[in-house]
Amino acid sequence: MSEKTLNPFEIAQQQVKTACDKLGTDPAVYEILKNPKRVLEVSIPVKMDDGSTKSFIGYRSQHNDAVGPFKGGIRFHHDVTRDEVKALSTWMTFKCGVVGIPYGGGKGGITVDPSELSKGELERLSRGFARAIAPIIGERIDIPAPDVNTNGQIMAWFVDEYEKTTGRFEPGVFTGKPVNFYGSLGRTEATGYGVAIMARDAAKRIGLPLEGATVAIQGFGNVGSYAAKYMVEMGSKITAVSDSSACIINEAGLDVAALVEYVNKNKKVKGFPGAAKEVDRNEVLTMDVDILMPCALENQITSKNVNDIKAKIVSEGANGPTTPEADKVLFSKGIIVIPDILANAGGVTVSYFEWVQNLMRYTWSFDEVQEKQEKLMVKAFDDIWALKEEHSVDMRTAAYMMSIKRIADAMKLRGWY
Ligand SMILES: NC(=O)C1=CN([C@@H]2O[C@H](COP(=O)(O)OP(=O)(O)OC[C@H]3O[C@@H](n4cnc5c(N)ncnc54)[C@H](O)[C@@H]3O)[C@@H](O)[C@H]2O)C=CC1
Ligand SMILES: O=C(O)CCC(=O)C(=O)O
Repeated sequence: MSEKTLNPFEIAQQQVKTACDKLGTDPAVYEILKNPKRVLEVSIPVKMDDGSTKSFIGYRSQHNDAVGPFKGGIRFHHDVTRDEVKALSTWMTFKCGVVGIPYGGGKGGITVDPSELSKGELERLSRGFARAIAPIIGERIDIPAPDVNTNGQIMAWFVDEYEKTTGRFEPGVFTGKPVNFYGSLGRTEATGYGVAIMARDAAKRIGLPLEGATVAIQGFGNVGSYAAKYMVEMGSKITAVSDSSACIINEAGLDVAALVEYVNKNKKVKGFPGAAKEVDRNEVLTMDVDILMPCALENQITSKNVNDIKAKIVSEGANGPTTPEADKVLFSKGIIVIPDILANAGGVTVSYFEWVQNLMRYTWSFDEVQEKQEKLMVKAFDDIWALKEEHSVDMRTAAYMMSIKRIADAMKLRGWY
């Protein structure tokens, strides 16, 4: 595949194939894993505020459920395509395998720019999507969650509409819900927290002190903002942050708490008074920093900019931010890439804890949740690091190798091959 096409689904298939080949798995394993088990495409008609009706296209891709119910977020974004959703669902299967939680992979999305909708239109669209996918989801079948441009309020609308449609009380059918509506403490923070602690553990391995280490973060939404907060707590300096509006820089370290407040109010980092300089948003990736955290979208580190990457560690908050070609260059330069399926697995890990609490009709404290998350992720990091050393591969290949083995074992026991 030429990098020019940058089709995320082809990239996901290539990553799975590389690890299957390295492991020498039965060819049936790749045959099963190369495509999602089911992809549902829906058209959602929405009554707009001006009285007109507009239809939106949405998807739910269910990649594999050998280990447990399908699990993964729902994205509202104007660039959502069928292939993007298929790729994201594939990555979810292997992410759940990496941390060893009892789920398979799923993902959903609607092709829409939600910033162009009123709150009422957004609610009607969300409810329409929940009704459209209700026949194929369920607390023990497929459990969606938030992703780009979706949040706890949207999860609450989804649950309400799903329950009305099915007539069942099933709050565990979606995770990432508000804490006062069957959500879990620690879920909002979970993905960014995981991205930070994985960077911490990689820094330890290469002897990089976190105190005073410099960090650049692409994307300042749920994942990027919490990754920034926890890196500051660990003593590092966030010298550059970008979002779709701009990249802001302050060599002395940005005041993250003030930036969060500014973004909550202004919806963008552009114009933040605590910045010393503002540059094009793409420059964030090539900043002279110790740690880079891509926390926005796919295909950001490519053959075009990879030679300009200066960070020693890349902790992937986003799904699919690095292309396979760029991966090879980073590996040859000795840059440690903590792959998405490990670095951002904190979100689905705490979604799993939320689901367990929902099924138990019980709640855990914030500290209990974070301790459990850290324990699972640190173990996965250590296991993957050991595998990478043993096979002289990059961390992504090692992570896929570990995960594919778990999924292949379950498929074998089920008699799927
Ligand atoms: N929210 C979660 O729990 C999880 C999210 N992820 C992944 O993390 C990434 C970010 O997700 P969230 O933070 O939830 O989304 P979000 O919607 O809260 O934030 C996305 C951020 O990326 C920025 N952005 C978009 N295009 C950009 C560009 N071209 N350059 C720079 N910034 C850009 C947006 O302005 C925004 O700041 C996605 O890849 C998502 O799939 C992965 C695991 C879990
Ligand atoms: O919390 C979840 O279930 C899934 C989060 C997600 O979509 C992801 O990890 O990419």
